[in-house]
Amino acid sequence: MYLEELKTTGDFLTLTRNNEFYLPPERFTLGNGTVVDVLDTGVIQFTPSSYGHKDIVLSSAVHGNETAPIEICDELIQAIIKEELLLKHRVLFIFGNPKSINIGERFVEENLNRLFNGTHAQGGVENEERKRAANLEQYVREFFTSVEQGRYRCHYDLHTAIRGSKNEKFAVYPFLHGKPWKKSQLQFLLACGVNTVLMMRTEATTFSYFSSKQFDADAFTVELGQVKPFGENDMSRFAKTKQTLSALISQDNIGFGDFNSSDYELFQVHRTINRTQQDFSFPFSESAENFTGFAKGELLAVDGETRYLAEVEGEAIIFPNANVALGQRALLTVIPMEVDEKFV
Ligand SMILES: O=C(O)CCC(=O)N[C@@H](CCC(=O)O)C(=O)O
Ligand SMILES: [Zn+2]
Repeated sequence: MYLEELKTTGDFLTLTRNNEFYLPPERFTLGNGTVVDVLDTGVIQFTPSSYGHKDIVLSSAVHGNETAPIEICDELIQAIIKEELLLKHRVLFIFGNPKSINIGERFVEENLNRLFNGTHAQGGVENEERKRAANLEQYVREFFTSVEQGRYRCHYDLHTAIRGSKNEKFAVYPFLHGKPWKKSQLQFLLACGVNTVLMMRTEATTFSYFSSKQFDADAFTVELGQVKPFGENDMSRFAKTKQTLSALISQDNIGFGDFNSSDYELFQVHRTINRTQQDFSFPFSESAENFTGFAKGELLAVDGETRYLAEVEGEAIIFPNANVALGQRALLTVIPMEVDEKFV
């Protein structure tokens, strides 16, 4: 029913926003032979007639108010459908939470990025975000496993941060359970304009951890700047990211040149502070940026009776959010690290 318009405009984002919870699956083929599968609202798969060795997932709108990544993916999808961009690899685009895009909020009832890796099925709670997490897991599973084994898999889950950041663009490298971090992934991120990477040290319920753990994909949460409403993003700040994502999906391989460890700022997570009490607060202002460092002994957070003090000199704050649900992460702290033998 919606196909003729989608074929003409390529505007899968509007179609998604007009159908917050469901869109009947449809398939069509572009003049260049690429098969387009609309799998659900916000979920569209492209399969070139003769495809290369990479299976690539690009997700945005896991948080609906993080608009710049949505705009980047919208532009890429339109360029593919209008045959301005010819794909070399299989690609799955996901707009995670359509209703939260429409209301301009991080989520509707529950933070979607805390529901992956099976968490959506725990605790006897039912809501649209839990159903969506289960469905998105299934689309990604099908995408990665419906082709021959041994192919290259990656998933970049694109976000923007609530606060400003001293390092404007940064990526979260999910916990790899002892497997080595990849220099080639740091190089890819650098080409996207992202020179800062945080290494997680524990399991998570995020979309990127799900793809990393379940499918051994090179998967990252990528923070591209600060949250802004539609129309207020300076898209020139995302040009490098869009160009590199475009190259990823339309070229056999991207050449990066030599690896220089001095090009990167790497951090490891020092600890995660969860909000356990109603009475939770930070001593610093709303304008304190991600990566602000604290002196050893300085107050970082107050959770009821518990006062968290910086344990090491320069312990830096990431994603402080006093309004998270009880039991959820209210703050990450990080400390610098170097490229060493644990990188291949
Ligand atoms: O700025 C913030 O407080 C949150 C930005 C954001 O959505 N970050 C992701 C990070 C996911 C990860 O740890 O890989 C999130 O909190 O879900
Ligand atoms: Zn986000």
